[in-house]
Amino acid sequence: MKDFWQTCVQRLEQDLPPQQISAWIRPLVPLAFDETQAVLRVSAPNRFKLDWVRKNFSHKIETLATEWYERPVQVSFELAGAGARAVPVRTATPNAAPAPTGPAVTGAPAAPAAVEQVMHDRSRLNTDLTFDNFVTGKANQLARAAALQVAENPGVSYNPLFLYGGVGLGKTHLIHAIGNTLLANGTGTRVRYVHADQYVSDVVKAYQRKAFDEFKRYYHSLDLLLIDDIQFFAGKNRTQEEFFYAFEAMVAQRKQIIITSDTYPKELANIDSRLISRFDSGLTVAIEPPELEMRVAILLHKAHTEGVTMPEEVAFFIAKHLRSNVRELEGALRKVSAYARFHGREVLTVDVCKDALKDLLSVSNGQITVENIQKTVADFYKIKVADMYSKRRPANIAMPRQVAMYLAKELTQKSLPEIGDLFGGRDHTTVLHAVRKISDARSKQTELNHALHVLEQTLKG
Ligand SMILES: Nc1ncnc2c1ncn2[C@@H]1O[C@H](COP(=O)(O)OP(=O)(O)OP(=O)(O)O)[C@@H](O)[C@H]1O
Repeated sequence: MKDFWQTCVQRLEQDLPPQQISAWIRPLVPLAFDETQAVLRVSAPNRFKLDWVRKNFSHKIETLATEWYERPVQVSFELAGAGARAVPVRTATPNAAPAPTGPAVTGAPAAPAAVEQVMHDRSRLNTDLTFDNFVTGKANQLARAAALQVAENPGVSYNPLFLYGGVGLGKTHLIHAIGNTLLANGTGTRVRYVHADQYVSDVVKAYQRKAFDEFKRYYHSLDLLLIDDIQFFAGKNRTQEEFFYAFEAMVAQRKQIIITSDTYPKELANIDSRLISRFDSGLTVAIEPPELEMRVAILLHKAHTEGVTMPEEVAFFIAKHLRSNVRELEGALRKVSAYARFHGREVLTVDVCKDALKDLLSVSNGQITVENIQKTVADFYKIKVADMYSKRRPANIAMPRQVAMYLAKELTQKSLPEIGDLFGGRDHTTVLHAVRKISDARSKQTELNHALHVLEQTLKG
């Protein structure tokens, strides 16, 4: 048991930064290993640490225990002082002197538990959103790498970090993960997550209470400000002004700011140009919609976490039909597992999914028509729908028309000749040319790529 725990801490030290080891792992005390049940009992010094460790490290510790004892082991965390006497093991340092017996053995003292708890509550962070449970793929690997970099070197690497992308793609998840990582280091960092809407209401409250000084003092004193969905600042001039001051004050003191938005800075409407240029002065990274394999990986990961057995073919079926974002996939998983439970179906099959997701699938399949695409694209580029069929070829019309053809090929089951017909009787080679041209341009031009994402999201509802 002692040997196991020493090895376990050693292995964790290879994976985790030293602050996390001293803040979370060293305070743990192995209590006993129950041979019959294969349960490892470990105590944590307070409720806050217990919850955090259970959420973030139990999987790692269980894997190590399973390896060591050569059978599946479950780790059970309990509050120190509540049960049996501990067999403390202090550290992984090979020649470390044995630790004295007694209650929790802490490493470098982190902030006292009550303070940690308060800091966490004040931060408004959701502890469920971490890097560990953020599935990575081509669509978000840059954003994740930037987020990790900022979490490791706040205030000095990219300031601000500006993350943008369509709805439900993981922007909020990623910024909570950064905040949680910083808080987990236990260095007393003052973190605050705030949705832009909440910030606007804080400004309004400061007005009502004539408390702008207090408002300023609070925001300017943070070490890390995470502000979500900044597009909601549009047209709110006083909010923008206050935010500008907070931004300047924080960046000057090398305090980190992280912003999310549904679009990149220059595309933000009704936001002061001073702010826009500040937003663009650090690092701006997009999160793209996940591709098929990544959607499958996300589904399998979420199913596993929720204890749902999901065969790969079922994950592929759902992922093929639901393409727009991760929130939609989560919703589908919830529906499918509830349906299966309700109907006493233990194994998830494609047929179960078809039944459970009937509504979702018909919407996602049925709604997108070529007419729909033509109208959406025409609105987006502010041209007439009639220009989609006309023979006119000025660039401001030809390009949106090609975009619409590309989307028609991508989002409907229509063949090239059918699409050509619906675009004023054009030849299928014209459609093919448009599809190839836009697909190629999309991979090279960020702005076009973004416009296409917006259009795809709009069309998929
Ligand atoms: N890569 C991922 N791995 C695991 N879960 C993810 C991933 N991306 C998104 N999610 C989950 O999908 C849901 C939606 O993500 P999130 O709220 O972060 O999206 P968002 O980009 O902030 O969207 P919005 O602009 O609507 O606020 C959350 O439950 C989140 O945990």
